Amino acid sequence: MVVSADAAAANSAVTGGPGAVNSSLNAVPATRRKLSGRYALSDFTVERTLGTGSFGRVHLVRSRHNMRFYAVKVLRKEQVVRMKQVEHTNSERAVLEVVRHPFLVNLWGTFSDPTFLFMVMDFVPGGELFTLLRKSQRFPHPVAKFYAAEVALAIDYLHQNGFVYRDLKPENILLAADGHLKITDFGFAKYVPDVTWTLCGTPDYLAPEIVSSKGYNKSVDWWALGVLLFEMLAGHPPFFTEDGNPIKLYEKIIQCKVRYPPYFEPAAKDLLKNLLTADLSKRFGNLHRGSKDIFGHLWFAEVDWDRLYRREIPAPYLPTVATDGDASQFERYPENDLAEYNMHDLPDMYGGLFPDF
Ligand SMILES: Nc1ncnc2c1ncn2[C@@H]1O[C@H](COP(=O)(O)OP(=O)(O)OP(=O)(O)O)[C@@H](O)[C@H]1O
Repeated sequence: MVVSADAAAANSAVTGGPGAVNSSLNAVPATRRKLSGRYALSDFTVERTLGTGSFGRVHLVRSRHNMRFYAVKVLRKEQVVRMKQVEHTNSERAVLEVVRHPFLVNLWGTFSDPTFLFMVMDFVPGGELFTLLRKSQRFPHPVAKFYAAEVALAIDYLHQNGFVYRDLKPENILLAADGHLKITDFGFAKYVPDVTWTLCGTPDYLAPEIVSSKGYNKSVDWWALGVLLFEMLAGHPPFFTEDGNPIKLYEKIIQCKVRYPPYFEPAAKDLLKNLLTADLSKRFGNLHRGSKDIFGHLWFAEVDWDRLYRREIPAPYLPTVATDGDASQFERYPENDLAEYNMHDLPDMYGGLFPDF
């Protein structure tokens, strides 16, 4: 099923009550919590691959103890080191250890063997928002509003706790069985109390200040929210090149000229203009009112943020999930040889680099 205008109309999306965000709900502080347990791969049966990324793959697994399903992200230490991602990987674990939010994936624990790092997370069965968006071509305004609003709450929560996310894109947004969002992949998330300089993220979603190698802060996530919202409404990102040439793409991002399709609602366009601005002294989320400029924007006027946070607003689309471990919403990937895991006789060349796993 794809999201159609009918589905959107049948569900009045995020409407509910007066649109003031109750910041106390979203302000639950992230505290270091003891991850539920030390695990080993022998605690699970590995079912299949759910996704692959630059540094490893994510498996659907089933606990031999409680029979529940989880997603285990596996990273090859040598590859992480070679691609200079040691700090990012440790940061991913550190951020996931402390955050808890209805729209962020939950980390249960981590472990390692001499060759690999493992992260045990909730299995989010509804597939990637990316897949739904490509099948739907584009989302009707109420549907895009629902997803953008849930993402905005999650991003605001991370920022309130001093974290910047830095990799917002539809591939990293998964749908839970009830259709609500879960953001995954904290590979670039980091504690940034002030300014950082690292060039990371995904080309289409990079803010101008990252592209031009300036120091940047949390405002890059609000820019990326603008890119995401535009892509949901238009079916393509605001900045792209036909030939995929990144240099041309970065020029377009810096010039920041956006062509808004005529069917964009005026209020949506206004919000987007305030997010997709290279001028940091004008970008919403980065002004003295902070995220209130976004939550209080006219386009979100009908959003009942408290009910949204509590997942009480029915989602516009329910993924087809037949049973608990149903992974049919995920593409198939060639499976790897599981015998390479748990080779405890091998030397651990990089163990000291990942002390918390
Ligand atoms: N908790 C989860 N439940 C279900 N599927 C998941 C989960 N986490 C990740 N996936 C799937 O695995 C894919 C890869 O995961 P992830 O993005 O964390 O890996 P990565 O190596 O950091 O990828 P990238 O190269 O895109 O940064 C995701 O796009 C998603 O399809």
